[in-house]
Amino acid sequence: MVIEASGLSKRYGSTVAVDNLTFTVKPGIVTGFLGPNGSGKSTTMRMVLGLDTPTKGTITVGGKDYRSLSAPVHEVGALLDARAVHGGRSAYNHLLWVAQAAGLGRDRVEQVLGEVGLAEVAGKRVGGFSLGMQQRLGIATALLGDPPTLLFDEPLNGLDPDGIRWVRELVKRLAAEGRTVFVSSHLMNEMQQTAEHVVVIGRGKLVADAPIAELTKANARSHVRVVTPSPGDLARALTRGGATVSTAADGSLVVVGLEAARIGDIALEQRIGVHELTPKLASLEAAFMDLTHDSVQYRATEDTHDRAFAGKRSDTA
Ligand SMILES: Nc1ncnc2c1ncn2[C@@H]1O[C@H](COP(=O)(O)OP(=O)(O)OP(=O)(O)O)[C@@H](O)[C@H]1O
Repeated sequence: MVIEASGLSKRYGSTVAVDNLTFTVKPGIVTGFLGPNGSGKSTTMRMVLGLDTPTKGTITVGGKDYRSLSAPVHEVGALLDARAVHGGRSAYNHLLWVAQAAGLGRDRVEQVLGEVGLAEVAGKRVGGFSLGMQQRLGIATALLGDPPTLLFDEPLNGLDPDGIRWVRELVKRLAAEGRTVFVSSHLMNEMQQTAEHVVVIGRGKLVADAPIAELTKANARSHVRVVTPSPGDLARALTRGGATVSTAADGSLVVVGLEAARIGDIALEQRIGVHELTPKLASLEAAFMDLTHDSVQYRATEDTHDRAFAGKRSDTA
């Protein structure tokens, strides 16, 4: 089922949380929903589920308003806030409670517990769960009704690297099964490995709606890192060859506009030694930084800026 937002807006008093969003989320691929903290991702997801009412515009699932779906648990599954579960209940009882309300039995509860790797702790109180385990339980709840449409709001929060890998594989598998999978995150590099398509927002406004590959190509330039004992000579030769060359802090050359193979050929023609020749791909994080540069809410200091992006720029190069 397709999720379709059209002129979607939400205002809380004087805050415009979502501002005239129009986009479509298609089945069969993972669509990432990216934006800095406070950009309106959760508000948009809540509106998909009818938990918030748009001030203007519409957001529908399979052409219908969520509230008019006859069997919502079987149509749309969602993980919104993993900590919202009653802490005194066991994982099993929480799932059973949701399952029974939806006309599902114990066998389905056991199936999803196995699927998310919580079978062994199913009898334990949710209050004692780590955030990562709570995320798994939230995902199990979303999967209960075997819905063709799934929304995951920041499913990677609180997960260790194994957990992150697990969620990544899971959402890819769900999409490969033909489902519509919409995953929000502010972790750009993780999204690059997970989503095929991304919808990017900043301050509630649509900033980009494109395949990831297109976005990184258009908004962040790839370059080649070159280490050579004759940087001046090689830089001049590469510039003549059409490249733009700059020098990095460690003395290596940063070459934009020529492929690594061509750079190697030019160095050979000039009889210049090359000790390293490394193509660096543009990352989604770099593209995202470029795109949302003007729309980041918390840019007062470097510190809050880093927090807003959970920013790790070392691998953006
Ligand atoms: N119930 C509410 N009442 C008032 N303002 C709200 C409410 N919910 C969200 N907002 C505001 O709307 C804006 C968007 O918030 P939202 O939670 O949707 O962003 P987000 O992209 O999901 O961010 P985060 O990743 O931090 O959750 C923020 O400025 C937020 O303070």
